This record gives sequence, C-alpha cells and structure tokens, in this order.
Amino acid sequence: MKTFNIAVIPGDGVGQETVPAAWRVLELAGQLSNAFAVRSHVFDWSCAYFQRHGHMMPENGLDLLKPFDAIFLGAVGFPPVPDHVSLWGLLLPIRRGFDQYINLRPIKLLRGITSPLCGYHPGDIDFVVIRENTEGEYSNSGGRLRVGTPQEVVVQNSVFTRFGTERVIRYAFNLARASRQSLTSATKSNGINFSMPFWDEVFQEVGEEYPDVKQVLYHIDALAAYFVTRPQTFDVVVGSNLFGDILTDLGAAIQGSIGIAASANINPEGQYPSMFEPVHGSAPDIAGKGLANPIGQIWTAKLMVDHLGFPDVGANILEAIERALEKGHKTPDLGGTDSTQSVTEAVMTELRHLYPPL
Ligand SMILES: NC(=O)c1ccc[n+]([C@@H]2O[C@H](COP(=O)([O-])OP(=O)(O)OC[C@H]3O[C@@H](n4cnc5c(N)ncnc54)[C@H](O)[C@@H]3O)[C@@H](O)[C@H]2O)c1
Ligand SMILES: O=C(O)C[C@@H](O)C(=O)O
Ligand SMILES: [K+]
Ligand SMILES: [Mn+2]
Repeated sequence: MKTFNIAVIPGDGVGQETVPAAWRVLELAGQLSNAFAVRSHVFDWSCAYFQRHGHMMPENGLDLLKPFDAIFLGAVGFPPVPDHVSLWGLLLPIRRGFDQYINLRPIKLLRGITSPLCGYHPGDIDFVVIRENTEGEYSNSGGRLRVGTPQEVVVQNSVFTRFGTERVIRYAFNLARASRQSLTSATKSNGINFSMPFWDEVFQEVGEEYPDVKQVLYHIDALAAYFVTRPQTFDVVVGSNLFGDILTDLGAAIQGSIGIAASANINPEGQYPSMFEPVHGSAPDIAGKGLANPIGQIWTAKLMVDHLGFPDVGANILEAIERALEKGHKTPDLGGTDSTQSVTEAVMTELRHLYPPL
C-alpha cells in the first residue's frame, strides 16, 4: 500500500478548522478503502507567521514543498496583513512557482442542497470551470509612481502568452472531449481589445482540432448572467485567471454556498506537486467559532484523492458528503445549525457505511 507524503498548510482563519477536519476524512478514506495511507507534514505558514518573521513563508519555501506528493492548503489572508501581501507571499508563488497552470473548480448541485436559484434539482447543475492559474491579470507586472499625490500613476499589466493561453485552452478541450460535451470560453474581446481578441483567436485555433466538441464564446458579463439564468447548459467553462476567479465564487453561490466549493491547482505534467485548497478564503467573520463549513475542504480532499490515482475512493468521499447533507447535517451558511465538527463526523459516519467491514 502506498503512503503519500502531503504538505499541509492550514494557513489563516477557518483554514485552521477546515483542514484538520478534512484531514480526518482523508485518513479514514485511505484506511477504509485499504488503498493508500497519508502522512502529513504541517507548515505553519500564515499571516501569524508573517507577523513573527516578516514573510509568509521562508525564502526556500518552494524547495521545502517540492519533494511532497501534494500540497493540502486551507486559506491565506487575515487582517492586519494586507491581502495582496499575504496572497503574493504564499499562495500565488506556489501556483506560479510550481507551474500549476490549471485551476479546476467543479460546480455541482449536490443532493441534500437547495440552490438559491429556483427550480433546480441535484444533478441539474453539473459543470467544471477551468481557470488559467499562472498569468493573465495576475502577472505581477506594473507599479505605482508618486504614491498618494494628486499626480499618482498606477499601472497594472495583464500578461497573456501564447504558450500559457494555448495550454489551458487545450486542457479544457481535452476535458470536454473526454465527456463528449461542450466547452464555453469566457471572453471580453469587445472592451479588452488586445488580450481578449488574442484569447479568442487561440480558442478558435485550438478548437479546430476538436470539431467534435461544441464550442461557445460569451463575453464575461453575459456569461455571469447565464450562470444564474441557465446554469444547466454548461459542461466545461474556460477563462482567464481573473474571470475564472470571479466565475467560481458565482458558481459556488449557485451550488449553495462558498463553504462547499472545491478546487485543485494542477501541474498536469507532474513536474511539481499540485495543490488542493477550497475556493473560499479565511472567512475572518466566522473564524474560530466552529461554524465553518468543512465540505469545501473535504470535497477538495476528494479532488486530491482523484489526482493521486484513486477516483473510486474520491467518488465515495463525495457520496458520503451528499448522504450527510441529505440527512440535514449543515452548517449555518447552508441554513443549518451544525458545527464544523458535527458535519465532519456525519461525513465520516456515512463513509464508514460505504465500506462495510470485511
Ligand atoms: N485561496 C485563498 O486562500 C483565498 C480565497 C479567497 C479569499 N482569500 C483571503 O481570505 C480573506 C477573506 O476574504 P473574503 O472575505 O473576500 O472571502 P472568504 O471566502 O473568506 O469569505 C466570503 C464569505 O464566505 C463565507 N465563508 C467562506 N468560507 C466559508 C466556510 N468554509 N463556511 C462558511 N462560510 C464561509 C465567509 O464567512 C464570508 O461571508 C482575505 O484575506 C482574502 O484575501 C483567500
Ligand atoms: O486567486 C485568488 O485571487 C485568491 C482567491 O480568491 C482564490 O480564488 O483562490
Ligand atoms: K482557499
Ligand atoms: Mn477567489
């Protein structure tokens, strides 16, 4: 039986609660299935670490993470550390340094959950957003001059490379082809007149290799509305870094709560470890109260299990989540009265039922 070495970074706020909770489910899934074991190495990199050391992680942080089979992270960012300092000190250097150019975020209406959109039932909404994860609007290019004066000048560049655009679009096409479904591209080539016409050209060029995949192009503003008015029509959606970021909080909302949304930062070539973290952040408004929904983190663990090569076990984790939800185990963000702990226990109980003793 293989033992996986996982770098665990709970990070800030509710990450401190959701990561240990989901880790219990992950360990149990490995034990019950007899498929794998996990060994954790916990790193305390966070805003609290920043306040002690002046940086979010040590200078050789990526070297320390490189040998691990995967990275399991909670959330990054907490006052009083400015959000751009915490994000660019920890999360974004890992995504970019480990070339995790695919950010895969499933949007699915689970059994036991009522969408805020009327008339949708579990299974009606089921698609995946592929977010470009290393460049675009998040390119760390720009600067500020004459800060704080009336003559202040601020430049923030978006950098789109042909290589980077092609590879994320190709990944999305392959995913759509594997399920014989459509691919929707998020664009804004009317207003954003250099990068987005380029994005569309690449989408069309790569698309010529996939005549079997239905190809749809929407401006991001219209697409945002369609997420609300006809979410059942989407299979795979591909977007730039910022568009994918915004669309996936919207996607989380239509599937019931940001607290259940999962995400995988993938380096498809396996040259570097991939990183698994929920879509949500540190939720300072509810942190430390035992109210955080652990399901986003547990579903994220399922994505990690899939990635490590055990999709059957991953499927059972999701099944256990849905059974627990159907029985009404919900934290306040889903309208329930459960705690982080009791939802986690409920998922573990359902998981045990899926693996009857020999
Ligand atoms: N990938 C990440 O680590 C990540 C993602 C988003 C935001 N952030 C950071 O997190 C901090 C807070 O950002 P924000 O408020 O914009 O976004 P957020 O996702 O932390 O919170 C948005 C809302 O969702 C709720 N929420 C989030 N997670 C929840 C959970 N597990 N259960 C129940 N409710 C949950 C919060 O209570 C809040 O009302 C900032 O520092 C931000 O930079 C980090
Ligand atoms: O990528 C970001 O901007 C951070 C966070 O909002 C996320 O979606 O992971
Ligand atoms: K997160
Ligand atoms: Mn986001």
